[in-house]
Order: sequence, then structure tokens, then C-alpha cells
Amino acid sequence: MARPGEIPYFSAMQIYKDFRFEAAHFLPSAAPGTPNARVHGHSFRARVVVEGEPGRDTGYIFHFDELSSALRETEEDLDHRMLNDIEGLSAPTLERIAMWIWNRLSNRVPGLVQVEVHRDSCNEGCVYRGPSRSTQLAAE
Ligand SMILES: Nc1nc2c(c(=O)[nH]1)N=C([C@H](O)[C@H](O)COP(=O)(O)OP(=O)(O)OP(=O)(O)O)CN2
Ligand SMILES: [Zn+2]
Repeated sequence: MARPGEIPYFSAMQIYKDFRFEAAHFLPSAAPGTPNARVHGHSFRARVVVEGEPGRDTGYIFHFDELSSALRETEEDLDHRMLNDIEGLSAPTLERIAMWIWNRLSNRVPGLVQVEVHRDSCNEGCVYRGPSRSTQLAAE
């Protein structure tokens, strides 16, 4: 029961933090000689979404300073890199980058529910909500 004057909340809320990185890549599946088969670069924007209930006394789900610190190493490992050289990113599509970021953060960010990777210059992006239940069961 909310105290007088306190805003009652009964459902989870979400917060997010974006980080940007510039990186190069090529797509191994692209036909030889096509632009995507050649090394090229993009500006990427990642969004990490956390779900939970704000603490009664703190008023926040997860302090943004802690969230920034959890993202910093992942951001550094992507920024100004050749993505194809990173383990697990041999085919560095938005989809694979989103999964890669999820795998890096799932044990570092409590309440992680979604990772997005956007290429704003192309008005395109990917939304990843974690491994499907069947994938999780198969991994157990
Ligand atoms: N489903 C997906 N399709 C494609 C992806 C992807 O990650 N997921 N990636 C590519 C290539 O990376 C391609 O280079 C994407 O860029 P494009 O949309 O062609 O636009 P630009 O090359 O002009 O990108 P800029 O960053 O604006 O230079 C293709 N398909
Ligand atoms: Zn590309």
C-alpha cells in the first residue's frame, strides 16, 4: 500500500541506456565483388533495456551510473574495431551484434530484457529480447 502522497506503482517499468560505436565489417555471405563483401564502416547505436520496479526508497530500477559502467567494456570492445575479428562476430549483422551484446551483458545487467542495435543513417535496426525458451532449455 502506497504511503500518503506517494505515487503507487504496481507494474514493472523499463529504463534504457544507449551507446554509440563506429566500426568496420564485411558480410561473408555477400556475393564477391558486392559492396557488403568489401570492408566498410557504419555508425551504430545500441540500446540496452532493463525492466523492474523502482525501489521504494531509491526511486530507480538500476542506477544509470551502474548501467553505464556495465556497458563501458562492451562499448570499448566494439568501438573502432573490425567486427569480423571479434570472437562470435564472424558474420557481423545487426542481429548477430545484438546477440553478442546480450551475451556480454546478461550476467552484468540485472533485469536485462532487450538489446537493440540501430544503424540510424539507414533507418534500420534490430530488436533482440534474449534467447527463446527452447534455446534456453537446449542449453541446460
Ligand atoms: N537483416 C540485415 N540485413 C543487412 C544487414 C544486417 O545487419 N541485417 N547488414 C547489411 C550491411 O551491413 C550493409 O552494409 C548495410 O548498410 P546499407 O543498409 O546498405 O546502407 P549503407 O551501406 O549506406 O550504410 P551507411 O552506414 O549509411 O553507410 C546489409 N543487410
Ligand atoms: Zn555493413
